[in-house]
Amino acid sequence: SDGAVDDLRSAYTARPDVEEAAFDALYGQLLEARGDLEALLGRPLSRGVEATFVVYEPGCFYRRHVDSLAGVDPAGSGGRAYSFVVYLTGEQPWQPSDGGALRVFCDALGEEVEEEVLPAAGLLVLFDSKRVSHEVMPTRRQRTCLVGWFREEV
Ligand SMILES: O=C(O)CCC(=O)C(=O)O
Ligand SMILES: [Fe+2]
Repeated sequence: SDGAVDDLRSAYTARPDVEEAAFDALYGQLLEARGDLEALLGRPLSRGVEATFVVYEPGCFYRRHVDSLAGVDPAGSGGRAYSFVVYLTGEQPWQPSDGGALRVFCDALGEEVEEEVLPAAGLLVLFDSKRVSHEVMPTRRQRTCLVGWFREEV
């Protein structure tokens, strides 16, 4: 739904104006996180990183969803193993009144909320793509992030 505004998600993808060095640092942070995760899991993940910059303008949201479903299109979204989000929200601290919290549920279907994460510049959030449903509450402030997935080894 890139660029589209629909019932599920209103946000668009864009390549932000970041310096090459910052870009490299971000990529390094992702590879390090993947390495830590592989060590924790005791198994390798795919070498590739699938990622997209996403901008939520004020009023934008992303309703509750999971990023991947078992058995569905293993070459596409079904191959996603772990989701990551890195917030690129600038130096001014995010306030609860800015909205835009990432609400993480305990499981795919239940109502119980595990955690509400406020964006913070450079913060990386990592979760299981198939087990963890989540939603982005409507934001009142521009909210930019890099969203992506570490994929199953094929
Ligand atoms: O922006 C976020 O915090 C999460 C985004 C998300 O859930 C997604 O793009 O799949
Ligand atoms: Fe998601």
